[in-house]
Amino acid sequence: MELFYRVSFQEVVADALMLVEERELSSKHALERVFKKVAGKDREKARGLTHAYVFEIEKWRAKIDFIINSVLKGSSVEDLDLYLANLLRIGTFEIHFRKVPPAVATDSIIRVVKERFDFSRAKFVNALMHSIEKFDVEKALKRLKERDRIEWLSVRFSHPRWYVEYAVEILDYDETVRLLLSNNRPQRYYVRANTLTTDVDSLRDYLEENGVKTALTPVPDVLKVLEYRTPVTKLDWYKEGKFVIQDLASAYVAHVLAPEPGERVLDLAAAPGSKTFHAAALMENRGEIVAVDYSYDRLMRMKEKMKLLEIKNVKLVHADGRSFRDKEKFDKIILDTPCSSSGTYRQFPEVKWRFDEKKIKRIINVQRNMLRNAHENLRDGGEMTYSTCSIRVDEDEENVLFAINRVELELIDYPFSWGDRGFLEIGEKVFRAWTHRHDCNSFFIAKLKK
Ligand SMILES: C[S@@+](CC[C@H](N)C(=O)[O-])C[C@H]1O[C@@H](n2cnc3c(N)ncnc32)[C@H](O)[C@@H]1O
Repeated sequence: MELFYRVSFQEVVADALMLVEERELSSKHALERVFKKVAGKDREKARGLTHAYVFEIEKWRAKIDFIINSVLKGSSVEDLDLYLANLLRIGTFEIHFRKVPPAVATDSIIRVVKERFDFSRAKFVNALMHSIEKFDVEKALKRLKERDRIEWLSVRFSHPRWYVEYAVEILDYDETVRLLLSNNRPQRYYVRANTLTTDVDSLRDYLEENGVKTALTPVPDVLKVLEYRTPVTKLDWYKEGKFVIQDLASAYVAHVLAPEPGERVLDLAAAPGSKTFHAAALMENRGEIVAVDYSYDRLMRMKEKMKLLEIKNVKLVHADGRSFRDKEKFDKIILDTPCSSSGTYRQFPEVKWRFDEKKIKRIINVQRNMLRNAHENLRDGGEMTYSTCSIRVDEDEENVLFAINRVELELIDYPFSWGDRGFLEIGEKVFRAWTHRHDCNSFFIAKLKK
């Protein structure tokens, strides 16, 4: 592929993988950054292919690393220089997943190693690539399955071990396999009509006319995309803000909260804004939403999107949701906390590798402090939703129990119109969606009252 002088496709992919890992960017944002520097006649083709590589390498990283670690014998890919490790991941992915001829795959990365490192490192990588090529993955997986079933599931379906252990404990073994399989399937898209400028029936007709087949969903303003000729993001109505892409379960939150025109609403972790925008639409742009987030960049992106969606009743505030206070209390609060994102693996495979137990404990602490602060901001009789895109009981039901027992919030027995119920003694009163059961992100919602 012809990109600009001296940049090979493998280097572009490796640069994007570095941004995903070191800066914790999503594949999409990493690509935006990397492609700012890329020119050449094959740029657009390279961009699509790079996205596919980064997405698939992140999705299959445990299996790819299993192959590399097996040939490294004793040491681990984690001990290598990160750039070198990512080049090896690209080479392994090409040979074992894309069936690129091994000589071609090896040659492409050796060239980069020679240029970026030195001759001895190139020799080392060359030898490793030969062993990777010869490695019998199926045989090794069979042996692993006999030795350690959880580890086998983790490698075979490329998920963190802690996630597999967790899922087996709260679901069961067979259902965990279904969940892992469905996390690895292609993302399902949902579109939400921006009811400030259109309605769901007109949107459905428009999409149909433009070759997009949709189905109705249990969420009234949301359509499930079944088939399309051109990606929906290329359509005029998307560019004009008449609809947004929003996951089904995420779009249920605003309906559960049901903010009314004229009310004062607080969103304590608002960016990139899906739920704030949805609440603004349900409020018909009347009343006020104060949208707080810790990330300035994400708030700025929200600002842009608000213009497009013709949203006029949102005030953006750069602040910490654990301590933010306003002059007046709020009628309603959306608390969609930062979490382990363990319900979003199908959409963002890179998040699989970002959390461990220690980091999750820290985030639970943030969630609890935000719950405390939400209580302080809510007026007596006010209502709020607590939601996460996590499958974990400690981030979900246990935090709701914390809110009941330690923050003096009351759990409302809300008549959820779809989804499953949850775990523990409050299980019947909370909402859960699962990727393998509901074809959307795994998600949790509870409705609380002061
Ligand atoms: C799950 S996302 C929110 C998604 C958003 N509600 C939506 O629907 O588009 C969590 C957000 O919490 C923000 N965040 C993390 N820690 C925070 C804190 N201490 N205070 C406020 N926001 C925080 C992150 O920047 C991130 O934008």
